[in-house]
Amino acid sequence: MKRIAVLTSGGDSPGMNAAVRAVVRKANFHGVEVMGIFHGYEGFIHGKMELLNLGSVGGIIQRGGTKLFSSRCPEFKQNEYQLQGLEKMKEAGVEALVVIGGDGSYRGAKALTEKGFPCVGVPGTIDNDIPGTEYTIGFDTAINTVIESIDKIRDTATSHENSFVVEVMGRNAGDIALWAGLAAGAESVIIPEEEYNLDEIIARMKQGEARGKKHSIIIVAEGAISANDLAKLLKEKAGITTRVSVLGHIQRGGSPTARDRVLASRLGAKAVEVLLEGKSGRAVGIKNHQIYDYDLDDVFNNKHKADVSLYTLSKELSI
Ligand SMILES: Nc1ncnc2c1ncn2[C@@H]1O[C@H](COP(=O)(O)OP(=O)(O)OP(=O)(O)O)[C@@H](O)[C@H]1O
Ligand SMILES: O=P(O)(O)OC[C@H]1O[C@](O)(CO)[C@@H](O)[C@@H]1O
Ligand SMILES: [Mg+2]
Repeated sequence: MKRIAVLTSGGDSPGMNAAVRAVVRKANFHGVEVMGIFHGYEGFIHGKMELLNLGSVGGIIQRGGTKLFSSRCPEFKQNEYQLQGLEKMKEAGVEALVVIGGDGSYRGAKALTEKGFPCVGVPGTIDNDIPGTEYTIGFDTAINTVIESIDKIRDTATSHENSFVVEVMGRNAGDIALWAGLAAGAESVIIPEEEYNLDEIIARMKQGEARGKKHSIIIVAEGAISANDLAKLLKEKAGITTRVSVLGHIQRGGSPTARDRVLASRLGAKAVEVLLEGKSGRAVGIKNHQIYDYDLDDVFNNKHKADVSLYTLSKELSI
């Protein structure tokens, strides 16, 4: 194998740059060239790419976002655009592709693999929702951003004796809400994977109040209910007034934590190894501290599960 390509796709995540750097440097170490494709699958379709070398990925390990830019490119679901992109790769002598992104991006990798073009998926998403890997690149940074924000919210909540509903990202997955909830000591956490009980949330708030607690923080994952809707329900059902804070895209930015940089470096390098071993249609992940590769189909045939024990523990510790 003489030349491969790398792209970042879907929502960006802190550590994507570190993963790109690892792909380029590991490949170069083995004498393989790497083309960086810009704007995810959009760039793949139009052949927007340039040769990356050791120097061009210097100074990015600490930067959030992605040097290669990202996109959501709905056209790429269509056969004709995939074929158009493959033609561009052929013209540029690109023999294989590393896709850094979330579950949607992996579907693009799968489609290309089925057309005989070797692909490996690297989990880059703050959502931590890719089956087969315990952690995705960017998740650790995102939850640290969230707890930093919630700590600040708690300062003002305590001073003014106000309760807050804080909305965090996670369309289908509650990992950000769950981990941040436990780490920031939120009084209640609502995630898409578990049915929530409004009466129980109200009872927990009242229970806190009864022992002199003048504020509560409730974290909701956006995929479960919006913070504004929950605030309305609390008002209507129990007369409880809350302030609402929607953290939004701040969660996707920032310099990656050490954990994300190390994970990205290990996974990016592993993806190159997998391609050099002649494998295709694989994903790389981490399980029990070990980096490994597995069939891309395992991502689609399994559903990401939230760790319900964290949910239970969070309830036990924050009353
Ligand atoms: N079924 C599919 N076939 C081919 N390409 C796809 C498919 N689904 C998604 N893609 C491509 O992957 C891109 C990214 O997917 P998506 O928007 O779901 O984000 P993601 O990779 O899951 O990341 P995140 O959820 O973290 O934002 C899409 O815009 C599209 O270009
Ligand atoms: O605003 P955008 O770019 O569509 O992204 C929002 C979505 O992307 C994610 O952050 C994942 O990257 C989701 O949690 C969120 O719903
Ligand atoms: Mg996704």
